[in-house]
Amino acid sequence: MIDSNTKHKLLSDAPVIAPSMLKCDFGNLHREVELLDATQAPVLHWDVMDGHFVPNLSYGAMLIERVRPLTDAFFDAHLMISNPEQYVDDYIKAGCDSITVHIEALPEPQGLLDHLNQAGVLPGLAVSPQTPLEKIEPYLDSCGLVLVMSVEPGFGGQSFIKTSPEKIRQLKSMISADTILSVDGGIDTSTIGEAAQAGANYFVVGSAIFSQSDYSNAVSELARIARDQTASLK
Ligand SMILES: O=C(CO)[C@@H](O)[C@H](O)COP(=O)(O)O
Repeated sequence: MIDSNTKHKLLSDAPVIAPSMLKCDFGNLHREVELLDATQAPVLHWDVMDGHFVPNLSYGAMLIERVRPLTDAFFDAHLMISNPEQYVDDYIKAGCDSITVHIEALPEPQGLLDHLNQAGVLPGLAVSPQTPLEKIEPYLDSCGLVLVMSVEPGFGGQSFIKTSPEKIRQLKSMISADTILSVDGGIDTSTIGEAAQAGANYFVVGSAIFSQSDYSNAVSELARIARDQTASLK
């Protein structure tokens, strides 16, 4: 079963800013984790890329497992890999709290989502920009988190796709109130507001945090904008 304490703790702090470790300084990984621990972000988002599902390579379960003892942060793994069912146990073993796979990589993910749920890991499904929401609709009740890619997966530093808020809005109307709605790609102080207004409550952010000298300020400012926009909806 999903560890509901973990899930609800994360949700109760919404909106959540999840730093994307793809953009961190890997030469100073320990220090980066310490700096992020000092921010309001309760999460580290791990972008796993295999050079096959996406045209880029990042890191794998071994690195995540080595970082796990350094922090209590929620570990959110985003697997941009082919055949995720072959590797998912490595990420469970590495100590990930949430694992998200792409519907394009695993068109029938029910077995995997059930497996994650039984392992006490929050199950997530991601959709790439060109993929219609109908593809994930049959599985939404089994997801603790759904992730809308607002850039083509594979690289940080891209521009937010302008049609993403409409997709988020549509997805929001399809999920239960306690499902986390994550948006990933091109999120900064100029785009986070429209994503929040559309209904996202979890924001994966790389460049807009790691390009700043003060990560705490960057996270607080992003969270403030998201909170303001969310509050204006009520
Ligand atoms: O998954 C991805 C890219 O595939 C994202 O997590 C980005 O890496 C976020 O980085 P920015 O767009 O915020 O720089």
